Amino acid sequence: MKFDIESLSNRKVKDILQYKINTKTKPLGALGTLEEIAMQIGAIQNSESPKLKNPTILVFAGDHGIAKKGEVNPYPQEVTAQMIYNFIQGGAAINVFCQQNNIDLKVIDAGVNHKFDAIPGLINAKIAFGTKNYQDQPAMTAQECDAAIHKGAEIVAKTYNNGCNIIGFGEMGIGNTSSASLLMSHYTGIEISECVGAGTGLNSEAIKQKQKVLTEVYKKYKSAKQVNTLAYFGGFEIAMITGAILKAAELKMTIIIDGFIVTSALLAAHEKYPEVLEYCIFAHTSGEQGHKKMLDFFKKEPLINLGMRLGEGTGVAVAYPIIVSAVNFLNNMASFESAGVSNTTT
Ligand SMILES: Cc1cc2ncn([C@H]3O[C@H](COP(=O)(O)O)[C@@H](O)[C@H]3O)c2cc1C
Ligand SMILES: O=C(O)c1cccnc1
Repeated sequence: MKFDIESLSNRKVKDILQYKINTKTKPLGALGTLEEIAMQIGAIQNSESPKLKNPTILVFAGDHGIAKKGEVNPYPQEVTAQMIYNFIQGGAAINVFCQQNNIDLKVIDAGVNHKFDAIPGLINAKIAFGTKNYQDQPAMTAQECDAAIHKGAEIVAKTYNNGCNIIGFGEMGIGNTSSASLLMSHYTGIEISECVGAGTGLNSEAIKQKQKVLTEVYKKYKSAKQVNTLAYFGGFEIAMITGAILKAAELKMTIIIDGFIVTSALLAAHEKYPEVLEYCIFAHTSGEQGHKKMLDFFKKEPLINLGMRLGEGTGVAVAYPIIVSAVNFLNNMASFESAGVSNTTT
């Protein structure tokens, strides 16, 4: 699937935005990162008065073949489906933070290993009942991977058509920190052992076991020829987020990036379309050890660092009010001229 992502680097509106930011009633640069965010969103929307419309978080869920064995994940695979019901009932962390900040939340079955009845609030985009175990074979076929990318793009296009122009992504999938670590190693070139962390809470011994298992997987992957990396490591939720991110950039939406797993989907998106980064705001630094290194790879500094390591899009939901502040100062603050405040320094 092809995407048409425009670089924002030559947008003329940036000069107007810079002037507007600089003439607000504050010392030059005094709103720090908020000024950068205001500039970025103004450039994305090609507007000196950008608006945030229908903020939405899409949570994609999928299961992972490897997770059935429990060698790399402390929680059992069933938790993925159980958490879907929790999302639908409004009881998960992401529900609480979205409700608090008036963010619309949608949950998508990208490939959970459970048969759901038609449930209001759950979008059925199931590719399969979980991926295959990449210890034995690629997690998915190239066709399944393409289908997932398409689906992610399609769901974002629908969200856009419903009036949304700022979007974040979350995920749920027991075992998906392992896929994210493998993708990270491939796209950043960092040794696989350095990309592996505690996930949902492995102790140091169990982390060593996870490193050993994933090092073997990575070796096998390296010896295979002409493989589709995203298809090889999975999962369905990650591939869907990759398509979702690319479509959002194509539609000139502001994209808020969550933690370790969503950033691994961005790594895959970025490899083919580096301009995608211009549309991304990084919400937070996850406590998952590899995340900081992913962010360093992109040379990006997120908005907050609260030691959160949950996923679901919770970093996005918690950081969102900061983005609202950035747009509000740009639109609502007085200028030196309008307020009659002197802008001369001695
Ligand atoms: C109750 C519960 C809720 C979660 N919400 C997100 N995750 C997070 O943990 C999982 C990845 O970690 P690992 O690779 O170690 O399995 C993903 O589902 C992720 O979204 C959760 C995990 C659990 C147990
Ligand atoms: O940073 C994340 O997204 C994350 C970290 C650990 C477990 N689940 C998600």
